[in-house]
Amino acid sequence: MSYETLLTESRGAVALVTLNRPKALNALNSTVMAELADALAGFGKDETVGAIVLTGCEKAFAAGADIKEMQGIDFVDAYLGDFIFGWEAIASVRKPMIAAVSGFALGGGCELAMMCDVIIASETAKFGQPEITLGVIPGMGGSQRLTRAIGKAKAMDLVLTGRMMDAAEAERAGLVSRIVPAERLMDEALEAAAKIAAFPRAAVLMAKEAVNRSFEATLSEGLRFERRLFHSLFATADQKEGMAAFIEKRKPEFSNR
Ligand SMILES: CC(C)(O)CC(=O)SCCNC(=O)CCNC(=O)[C@H](O)C(C)(C)COP(=O)(O)OP(=O)(O)OC[C@H]1O[C@@H](n2cnc3c(N)ncnc32)[C@H](O)[C@@H]1OP(=O)(O)O
Repeated sequence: MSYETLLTESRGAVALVTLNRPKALNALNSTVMAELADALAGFGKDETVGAIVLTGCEKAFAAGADIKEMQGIDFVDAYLGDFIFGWEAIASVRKPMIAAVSGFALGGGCELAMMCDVIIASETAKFGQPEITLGVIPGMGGSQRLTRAIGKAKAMDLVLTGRMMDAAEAERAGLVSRIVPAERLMDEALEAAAKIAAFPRAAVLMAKEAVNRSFEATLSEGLRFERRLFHSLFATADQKEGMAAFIEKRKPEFSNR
């Protein structure tokens, strides 16, 4: 499939999606978001794909929603059209997604990275929710996902001042999973995705579902949910294979069954 604003490719069991509007610092307009949702839905259905890496260009993962596109929208357009509603679809991709972030991840760009499961950042990465400087607030989950990721004190600081945090601060705060030298970013992200994609598919999807459930459920509900998923994996051939391989001191051969 070819897109106007994205590059997509499969590398073994890993799908790589690259935002491709570098001159606009990958500003997220409605075409980008529709194409991204389409590409991710396609990779979601593709049985050969076990994990997805989402990246941008060297200067920007994405500098937020496209301000030039948003500028002319009035309240009635925004409200009746439920502006950006469909963009949340990206967070419902079931396969693990790694955001490989170089440069700016601002506004919707930071929110897009937070819809992914793991954020691997180059030393050059800068994160922020600068919407307040434009007279609005985050609209794609920034006030909610950022607060859950880094806590109220830091989230308030970023959302109210619009300041950026560098990769080191973002890692200390718990937003970023790992920081790597700029030249290692794509290798690290693709290697991590390949590692995940090689594990039994059902266990991987359930692991993601279980961790995400912790954001929604009480501790006792979350623990029960986790235990039920854990129990269900004993019905898979891959659990038998994984445990037999350990005991027989050999590499497992998973079948995703
Ligand atoms: C999703 C919601 C609901 O949460 C809302 C949002 O995301 S609102 C958007 C939040 N993002 C921002 O406010 C960041 C805006 N960009 C910047 O502040 C700067 O571009 C920068 C600090 C990221 C980089 O600055 P600099 O290196 O000086 O590059 P520029 O010359 O400013 O940018 C190059 C080029 O890209 C265009 N650009 C950058 N960001 C956006 C954007 N968000 N929307 C549209 N276009 C953007 C910028 O206009 C330049 O293009 P030209 O004007 O030269 O054609």
